[in-house]
Amino acid sequence: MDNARRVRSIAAPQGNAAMDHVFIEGLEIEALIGIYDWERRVRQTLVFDLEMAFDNRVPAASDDIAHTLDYKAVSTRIREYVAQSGFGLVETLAERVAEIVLAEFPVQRLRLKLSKPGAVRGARAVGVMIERTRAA
Ligand SMILES: Nc1nc2c(c(=O)[nH]1)N=C([C@H](O)[C@@H](O)CO)CN2
Repeated sequence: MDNARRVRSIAAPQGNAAMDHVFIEGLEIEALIGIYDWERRVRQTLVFDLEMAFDNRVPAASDDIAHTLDYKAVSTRIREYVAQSGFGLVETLAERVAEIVLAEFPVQRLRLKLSKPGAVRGARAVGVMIERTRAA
């Protein structure tokens, strides 16, 4: 059986069934972020974790990087955007990054966690987690 037939012969998840993901964990980027005066003058480290729904059976069958959701390409694009951003709220930045990933990569649905380590005394990190789906 050729690769394409083998891929088609594996049942795809239906409805809300579990799906494959490509993930990025602990992507650290220095950025201007925050609502206080001092935060407008210094860069702070932000940490991104992403889970992106993607059918990994096709690249698994071809062993071809061109068929993947390339986590390096996604990471590079996020770094490029975040490094030049300057929002007040982590909510705004998380939303913009989610929009970019859904618009520019073959991702149907994603979960994104944006952490701001050391922003609150006594907490290892604070931040937001969002889940977004590409508009039909
Ligand atoms: N939900 C949020 N709460 C807070 C934010 C934020 O972006 N979203 N930001 C701050 C300050 O910038 C803080 O990080 C400085 O320590 C406070 N609360």
